[in-house]
Amino acid sequence: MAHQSTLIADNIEQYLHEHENKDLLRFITCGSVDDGKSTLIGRMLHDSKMIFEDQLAAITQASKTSGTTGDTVDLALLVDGLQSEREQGITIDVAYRFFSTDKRKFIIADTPGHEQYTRNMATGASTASLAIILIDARYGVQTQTRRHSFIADLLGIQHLVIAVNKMDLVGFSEARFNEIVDEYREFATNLQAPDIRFVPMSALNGDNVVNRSEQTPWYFEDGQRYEGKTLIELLENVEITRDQNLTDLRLPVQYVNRPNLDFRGYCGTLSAGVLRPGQAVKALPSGKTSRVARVVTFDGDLDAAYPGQAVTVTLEDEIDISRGDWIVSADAEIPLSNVFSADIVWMHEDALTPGKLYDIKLATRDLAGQVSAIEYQIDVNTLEKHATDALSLNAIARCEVELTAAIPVDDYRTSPGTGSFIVIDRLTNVTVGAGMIRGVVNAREQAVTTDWAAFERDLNALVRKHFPHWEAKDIGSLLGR
Ligand SMILES: Nc1nc2c(ncn2[C@@H]2O[C@H](COP(=O)(O)OP(=O)(O)OP(=O)(O)O)[C@@H](O)[C@H]2O)c(=O)[nH]1
Repeated sequence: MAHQSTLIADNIEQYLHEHENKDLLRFITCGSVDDGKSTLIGRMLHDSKMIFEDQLAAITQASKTSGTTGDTVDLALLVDGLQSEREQGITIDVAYRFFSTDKRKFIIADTPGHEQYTRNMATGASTASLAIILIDARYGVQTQTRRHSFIADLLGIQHLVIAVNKMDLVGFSEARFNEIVDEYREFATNLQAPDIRFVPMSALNGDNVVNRSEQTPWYFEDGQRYEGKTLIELLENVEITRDQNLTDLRLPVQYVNRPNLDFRGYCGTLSAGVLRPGQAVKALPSGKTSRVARVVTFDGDLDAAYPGQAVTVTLEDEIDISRGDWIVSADAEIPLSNVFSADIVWMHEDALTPGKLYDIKLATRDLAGQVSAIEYQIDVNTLEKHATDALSLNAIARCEVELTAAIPVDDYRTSPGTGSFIVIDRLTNVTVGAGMIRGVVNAREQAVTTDWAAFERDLNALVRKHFPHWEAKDIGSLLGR
């Protein structure tokens, strides 16, 4: 690979070490057909020298037969890998691609821009910290621009980079760029994303992608209106560590590890907050409190664990905690409810029907539930709200979700890991939707009543307490099955 680092040849150990310790930015690219998304990704890979020599030779050859760029190498061919896509000329799936610079590692979720691929975009956006929204300088802010921005915002992406592409076709005009920036800023008053940047570029010629362009001196000289950074500089410098919620401890328990009578550990991936030995915690939904004794990992005990880390926690007291429960700070005030409101992206051809029972997977908890009401559907193009009875594929709607048991309810914007869920069809086991919780609705009487006898409840509680590794479900959450 023609990577720029001379360390690869001189000191591979050192190179790998440096590489391992770079931080990682996950981002998504959004653009309409022909805005230049594939060309841009190809350009980033090419100019950051992450292309294998033989790949470059192959696309140079292919550019002559199936490219759209005349004599220059068509970098879009590098990413438009799928045969069917090349035939149709459009991007159809979510492809994840990797590249790195001296400062950072990057994973790009390359998603198709068409409306019928809204679910793909939502999937790609769900793990991204930043979205590049491509705009063709000739056309300015389009319906698709608004749709992509809205979906990125819905998924809680905090950093948006508006890449005004094809500046070569408008003579690198400062006035045209400003016009698009103003237009976008006006629209963005509807968005929650706190950090929005703009960059004028030409993916085809490489202006302001990795290398600074001489064609846009006004962008670099201004200093007031624009930061004057190339796209890669923006990606390298965007501050993402502060995006993490380090305040509200959330450890959804994945598994209770009880190898012998002397050890009872709760395993899970920390979804928010910082976990330390000695910390006062409580289990939810039971509300029972204790203190953290140890934070155990494969590599030894930790003094502190951070979001994304997989840990096993032991507590000073023996309290009943099972898979699906959360360990949170003892003074956290998290509402418990079986009803909440959420934005749902529907991902299946069979429409979502209110009243139908689905399996809901929320953090590590599986339970049954239904959409009890659709408050409104959002037209992803106009952002207007309208009433509907059912949600078809790719629809996005604010819904009221009713579960068969009360659970702690988190807001997606504060804690994405515990404030989101997926909807699973109970017969086919296929994921049919994804939801972001927006708020709690007061608990409601269960529509379905149970016929569990008292001794069955006692037995269930006993089994869950003494044999947590059997992972018996709480029968309270199985109502209606
Ligand atoms: N003049 C000019 N043409 C560009 C630029 N960027 C891309 N193009 C051209 O625009 C056309 C579309 O580019 P692609 O990269 O295939 O567009 P895309 O957005 O990936 O399109 P899909 O894969 O269909 O979604 C191609 O002919 C590119 O060569 C640019 O900065 N300037």
